[in-house]
Amino acid sequence: MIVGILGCGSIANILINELKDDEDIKLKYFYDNDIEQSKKLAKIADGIATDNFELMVDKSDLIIEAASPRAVGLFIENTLKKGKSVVIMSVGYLMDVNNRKNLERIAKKNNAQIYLPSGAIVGLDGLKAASIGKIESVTLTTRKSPRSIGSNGKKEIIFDGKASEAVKIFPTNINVAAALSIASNMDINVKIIIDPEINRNIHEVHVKGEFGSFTSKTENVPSNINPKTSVLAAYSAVNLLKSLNKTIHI
Ligand SMILES: NC(=O)C1=CN([C@@H]2O[C@H](COP(=O)(O)OP(=O)(O)OC[C@H]3O[C@@H](n4cnc5c(N)ncnc54)[C@H](OP(=O)(O)O)[C@@H]3O)[C@@H](O)[C@H]2O)C=CC1
Ligand SMILES: O=C([O-])CC(=O)C(=O)O
Repeated sequence: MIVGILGCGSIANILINELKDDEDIKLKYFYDNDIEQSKKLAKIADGIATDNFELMVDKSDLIIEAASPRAVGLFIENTLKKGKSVVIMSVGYLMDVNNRKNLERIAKKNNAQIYLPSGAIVGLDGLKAASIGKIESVTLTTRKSPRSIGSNGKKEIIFDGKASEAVKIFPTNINVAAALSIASNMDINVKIIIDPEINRNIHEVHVKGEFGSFTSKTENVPSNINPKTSVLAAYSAVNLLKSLNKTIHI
């Protein structure tokens, strides 16, 4: 499978590292705002940097978006129109029902798939299963260090509200809230706390419903390139790519 990457930052770096010896998945094309970034990663991956996104789509079997919600809006519709499947990391873009329905319609029409990796969170599998029954509440509490959130603050709650609002205010920090919302078909409750005493990106999820209840807590090591992003998010994309070729799906 020939893969093109949109966005050559921390997630792309980890993907290259984890997939460099993979026999089935070849990360070949690299596109970014900054061609120097694309060239840097293309060199490491023995791939091709391009400033022509359309060309990258034409030459690839699948595109991974690892850039920003804005990039999803700019590039993914045309990718799907060409019948190419996509992996979207910036899930926050899909929090808007119109955006989600539009991409879903285009994907269906062109026989393409939209894959959303589990990202920096655990428990999405359980939440999806639980959602077969009635869900009463889903709450996410995210704690990040000032460095990860991009502020120099003291310990404080900087957001308390719905996921749909959180993704607008923190578009590259709380995609996990969108993933939980899409999985449960609810606009979930989100609290974001800056905590100078931690060096992990911590996501705690509480779910209550007909099935009972569960709590999951993910204490993520941040990427050393972009501390907002957790290493697990990139690993989840690697796992998703590898699963496409598997016969037993777990
Ligand atoms: N689903 C999940 O659980 C998670 C999702 N994410 C999301 O994944 C995405 C990638 O994360 P990460 O790799 O850490 O981000 P980085 O900022 O490290 O890298 C993103 C790269 O993409 C480039 N880029 C952004 N917008 C565009 C655009 N419109 N066109 C071309 N290039 C663009 C950036 O350039 P520039 O710097 O110039 O903007 C940057 O070089 C982010 O949106 C992030 O929020 C992250 C963690 C968890
Ligand atoms: O990586 C993380 O811990 C979470 C994150 O940035 C996001 O959901 O956008």
